[in-house]
Amino acid sequence: MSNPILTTQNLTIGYQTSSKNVRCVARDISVCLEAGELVCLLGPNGAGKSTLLRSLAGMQSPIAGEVRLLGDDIYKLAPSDLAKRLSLVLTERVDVGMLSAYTLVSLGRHPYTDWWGKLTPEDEAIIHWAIKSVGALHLAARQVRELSDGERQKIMIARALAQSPMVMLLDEPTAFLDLPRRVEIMQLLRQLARETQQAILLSTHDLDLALRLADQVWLLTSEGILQVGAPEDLVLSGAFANTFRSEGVEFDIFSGEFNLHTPVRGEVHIVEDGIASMWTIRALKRAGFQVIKSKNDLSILIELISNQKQLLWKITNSRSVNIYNSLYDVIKYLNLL
Ligand SMILES: Nc1ncnc2c1ncn2[C@@H]1O[C@H](COP(=O)(O)OP(=O)(O)OP(=O)(O)O)[C@@H](O)[C@H]1O
Repeated sequence: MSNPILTTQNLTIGYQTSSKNVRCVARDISVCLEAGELVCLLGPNGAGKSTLLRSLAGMQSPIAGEVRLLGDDIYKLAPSDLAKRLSLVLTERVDVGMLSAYTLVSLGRHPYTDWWGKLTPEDEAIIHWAIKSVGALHLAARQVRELSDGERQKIMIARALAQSPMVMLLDEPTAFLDLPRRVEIMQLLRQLARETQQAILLSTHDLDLALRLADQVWLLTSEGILQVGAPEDLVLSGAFANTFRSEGVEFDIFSGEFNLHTPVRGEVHIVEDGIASMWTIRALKRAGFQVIKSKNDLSILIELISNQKQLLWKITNSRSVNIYNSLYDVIKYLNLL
């Protein structure tokens, strides 16, 4: 059953660049964020992802149209009411001085505390739960300025969680993180969306992770059009390939990966199956060879020979047979043919 939390109607976003001129970034956006869903906002550099997030967070007035949070016009909500319903996590490193991670997370309770910022036992329990939810209890006493990017990102997410919002917006939460940390943060956000029934929208350049984890993708094109659907819908419609098509790079609908256009240097046949063969095929493709999984005596044939000690590649062509013990040497040899 649909449970919309945040909706937009004919939203047009952009900037007033002078008293007469407006720079329109994206137009006519009518979408909704549902409870319990993780939505990834994708698009090329400069498409308008941050502008859209700021507009949805009520930080930037739209050029036209409206944003409603549980039915209320977001731009008319009192700041404290807005803060109880929506939290925004930005990527920029903010200087938080000597704050401990716990104190930073506790600031998320600000909309609920009294004038003095006194925390009740209930506030303390929520702060503890938020830190535990992101797996950061061991970081609670540490100074934020001493944390790594990934650790700090978890604390920023915990702060947003402590706000007990219904919607969480995150601008590139995985920027600057290594691959395992990016996967961890994305999985964490998906799990949080499920468990807390919050709607979570994040912008990212991690196309592969978004394809694997998002319930819905919002794809913002360079022309300012927002296309919405399950990740696979956007792949099948060609929207994904069209949006990210650029010189030298192409989205491969079969593998779901981006491939570099490499001029074809020749054809190679391979007969083995399995993991070593799969990585051999990748190496050959990277080097510009077209790989065919069958035997052909007239062309170059690669066979994998594995024993308990090592893996060998046997290359047979019309003139010679050579054996190598690394893919690096295989490619070097093929490049000379
Ligand atoms: N304050 C501003 N005034 C005028 N134009 C702006 C302003 N901030 C951003 N823009 C322009 O709006 C467009 C969208 O920028 P935005 O930062 O939202 O893109 P983005 O999709 O988040 O990009 P990236 O992936 O590179 O972070 C860009 O053309 C940018 O130059």
